[in-house]
Amino acid sequence: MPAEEFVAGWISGALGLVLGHPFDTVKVRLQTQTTYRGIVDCMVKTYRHESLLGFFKGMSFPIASISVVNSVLFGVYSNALLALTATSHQERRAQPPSYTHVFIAGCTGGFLQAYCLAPFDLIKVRLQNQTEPREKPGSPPPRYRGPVHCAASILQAEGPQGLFRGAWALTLRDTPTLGIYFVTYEWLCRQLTPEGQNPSSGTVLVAGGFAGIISWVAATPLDVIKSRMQMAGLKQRAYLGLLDCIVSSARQEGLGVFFRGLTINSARAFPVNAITFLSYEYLLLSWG
Ligand SMILES: C[N+](C)(C)CCCC[C@H](N)C(=O)O
Repeated sequence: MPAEEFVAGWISGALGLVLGHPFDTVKVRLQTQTTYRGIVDCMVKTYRHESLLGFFKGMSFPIASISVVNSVLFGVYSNALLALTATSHQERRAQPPSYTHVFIAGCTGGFLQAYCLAPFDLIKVRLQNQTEPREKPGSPPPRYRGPVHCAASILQAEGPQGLFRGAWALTLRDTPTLGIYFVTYEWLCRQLTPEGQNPSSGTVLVAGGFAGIISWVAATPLDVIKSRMQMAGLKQRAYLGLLDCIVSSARQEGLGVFFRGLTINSARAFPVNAITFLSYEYLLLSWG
């Protein structure tokens, strides 16, 4: 099983993550808290209370963990395509796989990465939602002191299944939408590249960026539900399950709730995925 794809996925995932983290913090806060009037309001309040550092809360942890998960996505995707079409990464430009194969390989990668992602994503979301300012003498300390403390507290209070809160919503979110992600990327690359040539850097950036946006548009309704289920158990709301979370969110806040964070998600998705695909393709090319 070729392993370079895993390593390239890891590095490119880390680069994308750093670029996208400030957007991600605003998104998580908008989706799970009701104190903000919109993106700008959330950015201003975060900056006032927590300074620029507020946007980077909980970033070291995703870099160490979620970038590894990205390696599962790209590694499984590429190896699934190899199994389906018997072409390696290098041969695929000359013998392009069918979109059905790309979709199936993307869904397989998405499904497998979702389970690896679940506990890390849960911890990320819980840390991002701590809005207390940086330590001031006399103010109460935040509930979680950091990722390890957060994981230990969840384990202690809710047991190992607590770490997989929202995992179902995450799997449903990621399986089809990562199929869409790779199909969009491939389709755009092929549209913008003359026959028989490799896509240019500009093409890879644009195709990666739009793959990110389109897959996030499709993923946003389940992303909202996923984040809410991850926060439940901590405070006010407890849901009976996925369906209960969908129904009660829609009843209380209207159908618009399913598109919370869509704008910020799309704004984040373009640069993150442009850089992810560019560095992934570049690394694989330079390793031959
Ligand atoms: C499929 N879905 C849209 C949910 C996720 C796509 C993930 C792609 C990239 N790691 C990112 O963070 O944007």
